[in-house]
This record gives sequence, structure tokens and C-alpha cells, in this order.
Amino acid sequence: MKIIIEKNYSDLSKKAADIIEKEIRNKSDLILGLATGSTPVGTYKELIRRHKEEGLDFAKVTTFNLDEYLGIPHDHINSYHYFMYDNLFKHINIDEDNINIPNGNPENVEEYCKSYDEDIEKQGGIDLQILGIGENGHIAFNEPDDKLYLGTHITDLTESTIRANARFFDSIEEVPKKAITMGLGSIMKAKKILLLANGKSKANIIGKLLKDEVVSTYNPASLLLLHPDVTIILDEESASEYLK
Ligand SMILES: N[C@@H]1[C@@H](O)[C@H](O)[C@@H](COP(=O)(O)O)O[C@@H]1O
Repeated sequence: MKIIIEKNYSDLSKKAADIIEKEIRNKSDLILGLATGSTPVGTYKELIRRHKEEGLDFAKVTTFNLDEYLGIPHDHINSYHYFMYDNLFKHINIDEDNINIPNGNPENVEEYCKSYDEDIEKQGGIDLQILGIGENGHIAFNEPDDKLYLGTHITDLTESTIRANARFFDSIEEVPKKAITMGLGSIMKAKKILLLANGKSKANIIGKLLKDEVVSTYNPASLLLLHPDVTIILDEESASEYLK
């Protein structure tokens, strides 16, 4: 695991954009796994700037998003669909046909989950997967539990995640209790993984992940310790427990 510690969120975002840009310039039809949450917003802003000012070209890039709330309409301001268009897709030259975001209202859940994984496989798997991390170690919406799923599936959100995500909603009652998420299988099959974490609220889980060196389903992010090509970019705040 390569660990990069940047001074602040702005530097972290630029560093992450450097890595993504390099991959796109090396392979114009990159298969890029994308995350939501507040962490990658600065990286997406920087990618938009590089597209507008420096010609970074997304025309052939294909994206797969990690997750979506269950039962939320596409155009709901808190849906991950809305988030991705608002924070990235509508500002770059990506082909709409190349955007994949889990459907939060699938007709046949089992078939839909299977087809999402098959679509990733058909593209040859994810080249570069961007990840955030939950305060409880969740990755996408793979929550701490006694078992973790390999494939895309429906999951219950934990109290901790519902509380953490309530900041985006008018009230905690409005946060959906279930989500559709890629499993650890497709994530771990990604050729490269880029995990981003910033701020004090992530210091404990990052310290635990990097210092304990223990793999546990109760810390889903710990599975990344088994992956051969993970880069983790931290700011000084999120790195504080790790550096103690
Ligand atoms: N499902 C998302 C994750 O993909 C994200 O990584 C995490 C951290 O979010 P944030 O970046 O806002 O801290 O929480 C959300 O619940």
C-alpha cells in the first residue's frame, strides 16, 4: 500500500487528480470506478478544471459508480445520480452511454445486481477505482458485518452511516435505510485502487487500518490490505492517528 500524506484537502485533491489524469492519458478508454460522498468532490472539481483548461478528454472513458440509495428517484437532490451529474458528469465531455450508476429502483433486484457485475466484467474490469471510506470502515456501502458480499447487492445501512450521511438531508429521518452497492468482489478486482480520506473524523479508522494490519469483515476497508496496487492519499488531519 502506497501512502501519500498531503498538507490539506486542496493538495490531496490535486494529487488524486494527477493520478487519475495520468491513467486517462495512458489509456483514453479507461474504465474508471467512481465514488460519491464529500471526499472526492475536490478531486472532481480539479478534473473539471483540467478538462476545461487543459483539454483532459473523457470522450472514451467509461465509469461505474459504487452505489446508490435504494428507493430514491434518480432526480432527487440527494440521489447519487444527481450528485454525480452535478459534481462531475455535466461539466465534462463524457459520453452518457458510458456512465453506469446503480439503479436505486430496480424492477428485479437479483437480475439487476447480476447484470451490473456482468457489465463491469464485459468491459474487462475496472482499471482504476476511486474510494472514500466511512468512519466505521465502510467501503461503498459495504458495512461492517460478520460477512461481506462479493457481488452487487442490497444492503441495510448502519446507524453510524445513517448519522454520518444525515448532513446531506434535511433531517435524519429522510436518510434512506437501504442502498444498492457494488460488493467487495468487483472492488478488489480493480487493477488499481485509489483511496482518499481527509479530515479529523477519518483519523481513527485510518489509524486502525494502517497500524493494526488486521483483515476483518468488521472493517471492510481492511480487505484493501490484501490488494496488490492500492494508493491511499491522506491529509494531515486524517493521518494524525496513523502518525502518532
Ligand atoms: N457510500 C458512501 C461511500 O462511498 C463514501 O466513501 C463514504 C464516505 O463519505 P464522505 O466522503 O462524505 O466522508 O460514505 C458514503 O456513505
